[in-house]
Amino acid sequence: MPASYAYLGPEGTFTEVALRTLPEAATRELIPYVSVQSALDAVRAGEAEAAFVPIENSVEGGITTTLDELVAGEPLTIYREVLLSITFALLVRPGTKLTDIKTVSAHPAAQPQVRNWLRTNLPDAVWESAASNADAARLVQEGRYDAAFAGEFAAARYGLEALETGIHDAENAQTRFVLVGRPARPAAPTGADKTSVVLWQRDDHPGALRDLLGEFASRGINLMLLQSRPTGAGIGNYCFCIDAEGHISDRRMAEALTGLKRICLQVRFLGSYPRADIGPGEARPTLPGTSDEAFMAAADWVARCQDGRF
Ligand SMILES: O=C(O)C(=O)Cc1ccccc1
Repeated sequence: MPASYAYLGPEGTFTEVALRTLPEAATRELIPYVSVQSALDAVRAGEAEAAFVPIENSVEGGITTTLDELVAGEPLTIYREVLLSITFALLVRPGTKLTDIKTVSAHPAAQPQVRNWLRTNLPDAVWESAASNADAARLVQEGRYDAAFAGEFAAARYGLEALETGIHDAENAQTRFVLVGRPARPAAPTGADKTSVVLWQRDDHPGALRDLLGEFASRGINLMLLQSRPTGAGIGNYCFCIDAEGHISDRRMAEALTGLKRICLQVRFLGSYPRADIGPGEARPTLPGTSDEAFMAAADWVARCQDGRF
């Protein structure tokens, strides 16, 4: 197994900064890829042990390229997540003034975080999407665009200077990144975990989504993300990407997934992994009657009833 992690590159992405916060990254070779797809394909092809990619943004929601890759194709599993607070710098070739800027570039997920700033400061600049924020910086260095929104730390790497720093339309904007690998046994529960799944409805009927969500609700499981993605099979056909609080080894989660497996056309398990927003053991108490002990005591009672010992 290659001791390397693929990540959304090139060098100087927020993704790279977030990846370097993981202790295990220090013992791996970190290899930049030009896109989320190519980083994930490197894992599928066995060229990399895991890939590190952005998946969700507190301003815009899911990063759809990543979600769609996890929904389709050869199954992959989320091992870890990282949260990073994001503010942008406007990077330009040395000497460029604000009035010189006709084109600006960044990853599409950056746009909703800098839209108001652009409207006020560069209302006529043309937006050009790039494969990542660091790639936008690289394209500015090459002279393709006049300015890039990227991390201030990318300036030195691409010989650029920051004309403005701390750009962020929304306070406390965070991006969530995940370390994704081939299917493997989930890491042991930490007492603050998250489980990600993709659900496909069996049929279309009133309350179909409520039925799916009910499997979580009735077992006291809180949801942290619900994002529908088109299945590609026509208008109105969606699957649902869900993050739920808890670990698949929790009885309530195992039972919720059992229920979903029975009623859904298809369920894809994307992993159980430690939450990055709180520390180990810090998850809120669950609703009364949804602890492992409550599930075991209830199952024991049913067994005794079946046995005539009630
Ligand atoms: O990691 C990067 O630099 C990216 O291009 C992805 C991204 C896009 C927007 C906010 C954070 C990360």
